[in-house]
Amino acid sequence: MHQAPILITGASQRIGLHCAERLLEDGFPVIVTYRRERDSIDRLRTLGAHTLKADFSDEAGITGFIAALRQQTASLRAIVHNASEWRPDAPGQEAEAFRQLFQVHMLAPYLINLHCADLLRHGGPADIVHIGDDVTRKGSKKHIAYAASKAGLDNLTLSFAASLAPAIKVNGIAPALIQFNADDDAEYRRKALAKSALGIEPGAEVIYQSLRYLLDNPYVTGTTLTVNGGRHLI
Ligand SMILES: NC(=O)C1=CN([C@@H]2O[C@H](COP(=O)(O)OP(=O)(O)OC[C@H]3O[C@@H](n4cnc5c(N)ncnc54)[C@H](OP(=O)(O)O)[C@@H]3O)[C@@H](O)[C@H]2O)C=CC1
Ligand SMILES: Nc1nc2c(c(=O)[nH]1)N=C([C@H](O)[C@@H](O)CO)CN2
Repeated sequence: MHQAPILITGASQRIGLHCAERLLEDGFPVIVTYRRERDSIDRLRTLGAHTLKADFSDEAGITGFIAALRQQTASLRAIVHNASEWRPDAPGQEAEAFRQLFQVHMLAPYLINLHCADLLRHGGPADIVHIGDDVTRKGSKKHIAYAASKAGLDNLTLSFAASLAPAIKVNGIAPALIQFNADDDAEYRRKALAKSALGIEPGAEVIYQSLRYLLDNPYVTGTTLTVNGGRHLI
């Protein structure tokens, strides 16, 4: 059994939920954040996870979470910044959308890393992992604000890796299509699958495998793992 818990933000569904369940299965204590009560959060509690309600949509929500986290635990094995909103650029809501994406993808990881890095300084292996997006490689015509905020997250990986070494490793994972959303129609799915050399919807396990590689490897920091099925080859 591992000692200090791993924090995963936004773990009530999909990739975050899968990684939380797999970490618990592999004997890691886990703390997760969520925004609203759901069966999945109850299931994680049953599996032994500690759950903290947190909305990173504004600074108060982020700083309130930091205070709650520090009440919950005196040490952490890792921090996984998974919480994310995927929203297209919407006419009339440009500035609000940009602010929301900046808050969740950049301000939350920035403030949590700054104010909780000390919880990782316990002498043992310690990691911060930012879940980004392969789209930062070339931008996005329809998700301009989203891609920009994820590109900022990529840069936080470099700065925090330099700043927190050697005690804490800081890395990123840049997925492309991992898991469709329920409302993705057949045409959207066909086009999305055609954008990668491997042409599959791999599912969340490939992100868990990438997370474990980063947690288990003592000699990787300042790196972002591309998990994109070879999109860059098309
Ligand atoms: N799925 C994919 O194919 C891809 C995913 N990624 C990245 O991988 C990660 C996981 O993806 P996926 O599982 O699809 O993510 P989701 O879109 O399912 O979102 C994950 C969680 O983020 C939480 N969240 C959203 N906004 C906020 C906020 N303002 N404050 C706190 N929590 C928030 C939500 O919590 P709640 O439900 O409790 O409201 C949600 O459960 C993300 O960072 C994503 O950008 C990158 C490329 C492809
Ligand atoms: N927070 C999220 N980010 C992203 C999602 C998602 O569902 N939630 N999905 C994608 C897509 O898979 C895209 O990569 C291709 O369709 C990107 N980011």
